[in-house]
Amino acid sequence: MKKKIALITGGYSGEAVISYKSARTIYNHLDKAKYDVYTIDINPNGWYFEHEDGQKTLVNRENFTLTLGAELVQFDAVFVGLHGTPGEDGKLQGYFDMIGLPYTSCNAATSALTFNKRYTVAVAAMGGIQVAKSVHLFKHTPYDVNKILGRLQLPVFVKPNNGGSSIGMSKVSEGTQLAAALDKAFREDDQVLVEEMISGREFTVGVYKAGGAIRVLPITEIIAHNEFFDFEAKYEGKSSEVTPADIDAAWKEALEDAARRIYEVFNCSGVVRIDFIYDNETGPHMLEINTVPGQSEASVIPQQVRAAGMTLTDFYGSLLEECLSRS
Ligand SMILES: Nc1ncnc2c1ncn2[C@@H]1O[C@H](COP(=O)(O)OP(=O)(O)OP(=O)(O)O)[C@@H](O)[C@H]1O
Ligand SMILES: C[C@@H](N)C(=O)O
Ligand SMILES: [Mg+2]
Ligand SMILES: [Mg+2]
Repeated sequence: MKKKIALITGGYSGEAVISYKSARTIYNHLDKAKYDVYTIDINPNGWYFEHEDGQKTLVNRENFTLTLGAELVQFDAVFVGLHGTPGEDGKLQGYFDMIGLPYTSCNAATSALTFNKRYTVAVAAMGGIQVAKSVHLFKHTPYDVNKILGRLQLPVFVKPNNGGSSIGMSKVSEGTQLAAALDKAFREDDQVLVEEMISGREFTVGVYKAGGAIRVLPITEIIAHNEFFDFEAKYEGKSSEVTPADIDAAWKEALEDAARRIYEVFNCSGVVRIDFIYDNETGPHMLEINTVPGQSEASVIPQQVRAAGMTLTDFYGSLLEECLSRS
């Protein structure tokens, strides 16, 4: 009997546009001989399944079922293809736990923790992982730009503390640019992280669990053509991504060990992608963990899966089987 899968997409943040692209890739590659896949769009206007003719059916939020004519569709599992809130920050994970529906991503606590960049670096540092020095700001707590500049060395990165796809981010090299960068980040989130720049080569590492074992995908080096890996570099071709990265065995081992350790420390599930800067002298520094990493045609995880010699169909199938086996 085919399993019924809800592929959730959309979301309530600026990353919704990327979620739709990720869900398209996931949908195209899920094995339809094994799974009946229903794409469910979760956005501020409603949660619904869209029929081929454009008609929409709202999800019953009591138990995440769909009534399609005489049929009641009850899902066996949820494939999370929704970046940002509420699919990557633990909100929907908590809801699915309440109604007993398994899902492919990290659990509610891990998702909530890792979606907060500042709390992520704090916990990672406790686990022995190197991270950048940073200052955490809250919208309604007054801050002094000069004090921030006194505590951190330029250049700094200014980011919405809960966000992704580099939306609302700036690299600040001159103190006079900081106030505008903070305003920009506060337009996306009510918390902002100001982080010292780590100098070095950038790498990103996909890690997943299959058959109960933690596995690391081939590492990707990110070479941004812009000043950093911003939205344009990510999705509009302004970067080169080299998979597997051209690095020696010692760097590969250091990155793989850090990535595996982070996966364990945060008790992750499913596939996550961990971003690093490798400082020539001091080794890998973790920037952040993405618990719902992009799956668009331009995204890194699909490149890493192919470089590992797997098909996306087998890979997405293994994520689903792993989550079904936990339920
Ligand atoms: N402390 C730092 N030092 C050096 N580069 C940084 C730093 N923080 C961020 N960057 C640059 O900015 C990019 C985006 O930062 P980060 O990964 O934290 O944001 P994001 O919006 O969550 O991205 P994603 O699309 O991966 O979710 C990084 O890929 C890197 O190029
Ligand atoms: C989708 C984006 N936050 C990523 O990590 O790929
Ligand atoms: Mg991110
Ligand atoms: Mg990132």
